[in-house]
Amino acid sequence: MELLKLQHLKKYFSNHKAVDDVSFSINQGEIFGLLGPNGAGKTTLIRMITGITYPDEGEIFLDGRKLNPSKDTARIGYMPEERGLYKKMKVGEHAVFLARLKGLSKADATKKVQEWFSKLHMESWWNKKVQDLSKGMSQKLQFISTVLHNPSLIILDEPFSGLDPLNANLIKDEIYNLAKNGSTVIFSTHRMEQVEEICDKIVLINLGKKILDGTVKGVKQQYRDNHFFIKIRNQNIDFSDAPFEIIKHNNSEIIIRLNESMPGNNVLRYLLEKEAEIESFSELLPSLNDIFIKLVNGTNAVSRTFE
Ligand SMILES: Nc1ncnc2c1ncn2[C@@H]1O[C@H](COP(=O)(O)OP(=O)(O)OP(=O)(O)O)[C@@H](O)[C@H]1O
Repeated sequence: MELLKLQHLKKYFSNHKAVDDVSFSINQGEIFGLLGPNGAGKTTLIRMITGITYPDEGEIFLDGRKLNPSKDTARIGYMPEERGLYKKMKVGEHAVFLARLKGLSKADATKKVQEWFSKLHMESWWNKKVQDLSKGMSQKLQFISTVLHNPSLIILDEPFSGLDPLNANLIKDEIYNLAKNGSTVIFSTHRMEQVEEICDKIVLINLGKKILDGTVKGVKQQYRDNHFFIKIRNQNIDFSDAPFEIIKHNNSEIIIRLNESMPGNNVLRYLLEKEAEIESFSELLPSLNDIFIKLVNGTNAVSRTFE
């Protein structure tokens, strides 16, 4: 079921097209990656989806109805990259305060905050001051405040920045749980390996335009470039007459590229004739990072920060 649909969205800043005719839709329960280099237009898109700004042209639909920012913001949880917290407040009190802004009663807000503090191992921080939180801990507090009112749509901008691997995993598991329980998650990041791991679908924005969308698997298949990985047990084989290109050869591990017309079976036949003891033979699909660099490079994108 489609939860969010963007139709021909445009946003201009004077004569600069920050978002230039972008359309895509996201289904309920999906974890969706909104990707693009710095200045691509991601934040501008998110700000329109969350009702912070209005599109100059185009429409946004939430659950099949036109987005109504004053009503729908309660159904959306947004964790922006730049976050403001009241430093002098106590951590628990602050979380309850933010939950009450989302319309929860004091009793409900307190109960929910307690539940989430327990899930993210933050109980001992309840009475400490916000100013004493580390970057990672304030990130966890922001995450809790974003998801605590059970929004249908959760938008997370670089949610793992500042988190150590253990805390990043804690948050990752909660993102999976939220999606499993029906929330839709839009995830904006430059960290491609996280996108490959977490997202079902992606959209790549560059210079305000959508240049790619699809499932992570589908996109990787679409950009497959006939690279294969081979592992053999015996190491002293001469490959000088190989009918394929050797990209990298490191003892028992070899990366090759086949030309379009050559079936993988021919490689196996060649290896067997050479009496190679094959341990592994598998296709190497390009990483999202490779794909995005290929698509974005040379397009005058403001700067490149894919990692
Ligand atoms: N309020 C504004 N006034 C003028 N120009 C703006 C404004 N907000 C954004 N822009 C411009 O619109 C373009 C898209 O910016 P946006 O912040 O949406 O990019 P982004 O993809 O979120 O980048 P980043 O990954 O660096 O956060 C940029 O060229 C930016 O300079």
